[in-house]
Amino acid sequence: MSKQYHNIPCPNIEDESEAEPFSLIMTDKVRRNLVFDRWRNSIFDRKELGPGMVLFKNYLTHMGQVDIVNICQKWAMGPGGFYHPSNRNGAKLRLHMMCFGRLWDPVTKYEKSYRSDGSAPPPLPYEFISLAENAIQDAQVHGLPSTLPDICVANLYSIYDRLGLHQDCDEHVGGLDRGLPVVSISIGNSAEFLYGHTRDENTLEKVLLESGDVLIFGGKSRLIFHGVKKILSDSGPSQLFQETLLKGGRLNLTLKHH
Ligand SMILES: O=C(O)CCC(=O)C(=O)O
Ligand SMILES: [Fe+2]
Repeated sequence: MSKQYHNIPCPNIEDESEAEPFSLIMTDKVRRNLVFDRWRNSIFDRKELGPGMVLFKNYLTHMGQVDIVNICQKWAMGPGGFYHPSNRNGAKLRLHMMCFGRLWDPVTKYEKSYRSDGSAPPPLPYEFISLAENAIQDAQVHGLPSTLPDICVANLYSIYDRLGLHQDCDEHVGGLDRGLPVVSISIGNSAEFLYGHTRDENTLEKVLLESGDVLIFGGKSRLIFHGVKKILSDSGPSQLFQETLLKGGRLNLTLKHH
């Protein structure tokens, strides 16, 4: 029996490949990688901070950083946008926050799909997924599993803000046990970032996270204690602030699989 295309019988097909469906536009994967080429610097430094913990210095291009600020700004003021979260005791955190992909909040954790005002988080931009996927691949740490994030928590810090020492431990136990990595992106002013395997102040290490840096912590460091001690004023790239009009602080994206 002859084949049919668009319900029109096509007798005598000589070359099967000519009849294969062919898309006019790029596949999702190619599209993701294309965006990523625009976002990743061809040269960046790598610092091993611990087992499963890698810091890429100057990983993101200027264009990538501008794109990220603009993507966040697109959703910032709408439903599900930035708000001023509280902790369990009712005290306000010293930062503003919003989520992409799914909801996480310091009090309700992952329990709710909607915020108290009824809003849901905007979708996780595919560029963010691509960034996390590629950064984990670049880390090439032995035994660090690859993962596709389904949540991004965006924090906006003024120069007076900070974040106390904590663990990112609300995700599924299975993923935590496997050490599925967290990818953390820094944009704007620099942050003094503290981290350590215990809460003990004396054992904490300090590292500067600058605009364009990407920090990965997974594997044995997945449950590392960490926090932001200080934002350094006027320490970010002036061109970024001029182009994006980002309000003087620091933007951090934390991507992970819930
Ligand atoms: O801003 C940062 O560098 C860290 C953010 C963080 O640890 C978090 O949101 O859980
Ligand atoms: Fe964290």
